[in-house]
Amino acid sequence: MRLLVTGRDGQVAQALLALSGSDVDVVALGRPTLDLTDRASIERAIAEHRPDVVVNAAAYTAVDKAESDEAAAYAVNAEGAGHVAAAAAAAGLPVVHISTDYVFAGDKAGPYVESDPTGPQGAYGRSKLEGERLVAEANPNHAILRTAWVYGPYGANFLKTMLRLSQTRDLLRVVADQRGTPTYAPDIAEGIVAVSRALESAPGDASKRGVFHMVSEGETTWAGFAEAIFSRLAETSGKHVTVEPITTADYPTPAKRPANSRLDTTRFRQSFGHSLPEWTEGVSRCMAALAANEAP
Ligand SMILES: NC(=O)C1=CN([C@@H]2O[C@H](COP(=O)(O)OP(=O)(O)OC[C@H]3O[C@@H](n4cnc5c(N)ncnc54)[C@H](O)[C@@H]3O)[C@@H](O)[C@H]2O)C=CC1
Repeated sequence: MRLLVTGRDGQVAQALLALSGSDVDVVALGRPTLDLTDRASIERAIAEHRPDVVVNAAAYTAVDKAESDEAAAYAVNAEGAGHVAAAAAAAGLPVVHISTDYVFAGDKAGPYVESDPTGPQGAYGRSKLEGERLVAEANPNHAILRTAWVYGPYGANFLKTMLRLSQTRDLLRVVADQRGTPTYAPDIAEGIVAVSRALESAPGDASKRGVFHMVSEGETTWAGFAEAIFSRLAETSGKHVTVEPITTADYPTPAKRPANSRLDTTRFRQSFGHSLPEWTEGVSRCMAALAANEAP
């Protein structure tokens, strides 16, 4: 099976590339070769590489910047996602599209299921929600995977920021009133491969089409995530960092974040017979990979 993946240098795209081998062949392309805002560039890439499934892992992911740059976020996350889905549909191919917990308002008491009403709190979430709509409209043969709190050995993310700050600080103040699930990019990549196989092998199976919540198992807060990182750091390096829990109000950002980002993964697990490991396992594996210098 060959996957054509957009957004080559992203966390998820890099994790997919790392899986490329004998049973899955991953071609990842980024700008300028493949630009989401240029549908012809996507069509050319499909014609050249002849994938079995197209995976849209590219996105405008600067959540705060999107507040003052909504048109750019919309061009990539909404219209661009629609172009990827339409180009795949024109070639008769399924599309796997990655979306986000930020499509929700975050005011539900429990974990969100796929059919819960959306209510994005900011420009990024609005652009991603519109992307979901345009993908579904352009290509009925789609799986939209909403994930959350992505981190991994590649690219910039919360875990790497915490490790960087730990080099100069013994105490860090971290938000403790947003709940969600840190999700390890290599686990997302495995999930995408499982979904891609299912789309390829079960054409027309409606139970494997539509929107799915795909995050690691378990839940925590950003402060809990930081504590897990620092407890492993203490084990391996002896360095101790204290996490001081703060509230969202103590740490103002241009974009409002959902207080509850928890996603119920039942539909994903039942439809694909696949689940992502506990979030704490990903933290250990990521830190081991970084320590072994497996990634930049
Ligand atoms: N990072 C996170 O915490 C979360 C990410 N997601 C979603 O997961 C997916 C993957 O995210 P990450 O790998 O973390 O993102 P990332 O920011 O690491 O990578 C995104 C890639 O898309 C590329 N890109 C941006 N505009 C483009 C365009 N016009 N054409 C082609 N490529 C373009 C960027 O250059 C970058 O390489 C995205 O759909 C994102 O919205 C969902 C929930 C949380």
